[in-house]
Amino acid sequence: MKILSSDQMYAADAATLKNQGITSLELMERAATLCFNWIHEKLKGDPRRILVFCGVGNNGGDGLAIARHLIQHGYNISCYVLNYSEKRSGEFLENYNRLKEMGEWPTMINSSEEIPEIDSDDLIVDAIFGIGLKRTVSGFTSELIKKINAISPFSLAIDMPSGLYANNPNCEGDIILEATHTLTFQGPKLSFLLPNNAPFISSWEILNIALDEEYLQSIKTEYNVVTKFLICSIYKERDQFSHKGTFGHTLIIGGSYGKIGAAVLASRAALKAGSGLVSAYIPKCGYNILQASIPEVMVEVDSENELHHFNFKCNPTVIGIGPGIGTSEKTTKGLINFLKDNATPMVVDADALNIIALNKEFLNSLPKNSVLTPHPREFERLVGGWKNDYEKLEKLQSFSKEYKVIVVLKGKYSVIANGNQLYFNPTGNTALATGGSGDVLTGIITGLIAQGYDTFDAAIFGVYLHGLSAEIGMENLTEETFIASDILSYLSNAFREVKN
Ligand SMILES: NC(=O)C1=CN([C@@H]2O[C@H](COP(=O)(O)OP(=O)(O)OC[C@H]3O[C@@H](n4cnc5c(N)ncnc54)[C@H](OP(=O)(O)O)[C@@H]3O)[C@@H](O)[C@H]2O)[C@@H](O)CC1
Ligand SMILES: Nc1ncnc2c1ncn2[C@@H]1O[C@H](COP(=O)(O)OP(=O)(O)O)[C@@H](O)[C@H]1O
Ligand SMILES: [K+]
Repeated sequence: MKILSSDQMYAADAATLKNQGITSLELMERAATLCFNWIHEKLKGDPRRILVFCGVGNNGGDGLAIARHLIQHGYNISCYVLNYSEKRSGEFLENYNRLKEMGEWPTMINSSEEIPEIDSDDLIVDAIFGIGLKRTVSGFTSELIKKINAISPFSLAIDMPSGLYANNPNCEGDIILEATHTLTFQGPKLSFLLPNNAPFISSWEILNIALDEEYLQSIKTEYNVVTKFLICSIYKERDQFSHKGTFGHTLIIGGSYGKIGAAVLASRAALKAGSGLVSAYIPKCGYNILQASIPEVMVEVDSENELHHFNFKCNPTVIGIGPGIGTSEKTTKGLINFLKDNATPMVVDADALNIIALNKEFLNSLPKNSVLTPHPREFERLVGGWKNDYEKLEKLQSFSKEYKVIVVLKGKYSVIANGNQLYFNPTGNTALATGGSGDVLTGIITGLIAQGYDTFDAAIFGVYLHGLSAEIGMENLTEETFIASDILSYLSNAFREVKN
């Protein structure tokens, strides 16, 4: 699914009016009716007080139309217009007149003194600003937002939490509604997916206002959300005559004394993701541990307690490298020497990334289309810091382009980058915030590449399956009790969801 900027949304709105032969007012009515239906379904006639706050643009127009439906269905509502500007959009005025004709005059707010009392049991509908916000919110409008944030009633944002920009960084200190839930039209805005905005956009859902499909298809964007539809198109059915050789040979290079578990988790994950064969190359001290915990994996060993020589004998299709290796001098030297000669595609994680970050010249030695899976701290070590989440995305794009690698920047919405193309993954939950879950991801992506998935597809598919397993796991476990090896207990269910 494409993530559209405000300008692209306006263009898609315009194309929809033309191609569907409808007016802007009708499109607004479509949007507002979906919002009303959502509220009505949840409240089912609940007599609680609903305060609808409207701006004077089209987001305000939505608010007025929602207020009209709520009044018609007997809800206990008070409707306010924030009179921050003389300007009014045409659709705002039309909806204002419709309310007036019903004998319902919205209350104008012209100053901070006119902001009404708000109770924590009220439902707030925020229709002040949507995608048209261009500058910092100030004056009594920002006072109102501050007041709502302080009292913290249930606030339902229409299209966007007011004060948040759709696709640009906000300024330090901007006042933004900390919305309880957001109903957004057509698709998520880029700002919803960025960690700095977490306080404002804790949960959101899409209302499909049926914009012109053909026009949407034609829009070019660098920003996308991974969907089940995309994943189903990536998934490859297995040929019935295939054998273990068909599905490749994964080599996991990982572990050090005290961190052999990282290699165990990654190796098991590669197997469970469907790699035909899996070998592990680990320090000698991990030999018995690995053989005893996963008999299906073949093991080759390096020196006693840490990796040093990197002189394995097997001939893998793909290598997953880094989980648990540490950053000792010997391992650093060994890894650097190994990188100089290695041409086998790799998935590079954890301390392998940290070692490369201190020896950046070796980034150029990575085989093309290798996958790097940093969490934000590891990414920071590779590229230096960033001013804000938008700059972080730019750095992600240029890094991926410069070194011709796929980068998975892990987080709540992990971002998979292939040059300028960014895919945000929607699956997963805080159950994954547990030691070892990154090692499992490395194993899954490596195992998918081994069996023939294109590297970018494998990264997208692997991240999606990893998150989906954690979601399915919540049917039996909780976010607290779920641990990294549980991801693999639910991986079959995740695959099954994709195959169905
Ligand atoms: N057919 C459609 O297009 C559909 C649109 N839909 C809805 O329209 C929304 C977009 O509407 P929009 O473009 O009117 O922008 P909106 O978010 O209401 O804000 C603009 C107003 O705010 C003003 N303003 C801006 N910044 C300001 C500030 N800091 N302080 C004070 N004022 C400020 C700005 O004034 P100006 O900058 O022009 O001076 C203008 O008056 C969209 O999110 C969705 O909800 C849906 O109904 C689906 C169909
Ligand atoms: N709140 C969250 N929501 C979704 N996914 C998460 C969340 N927290 C962590 N994850 C995922 O869990 C994994 C953690 O990886 P990483 O930080 O490398 O862990 P470790 O080093 O312990 O193995 C990543 O794939 C990340 O996207
Ligand atoms: K809003």
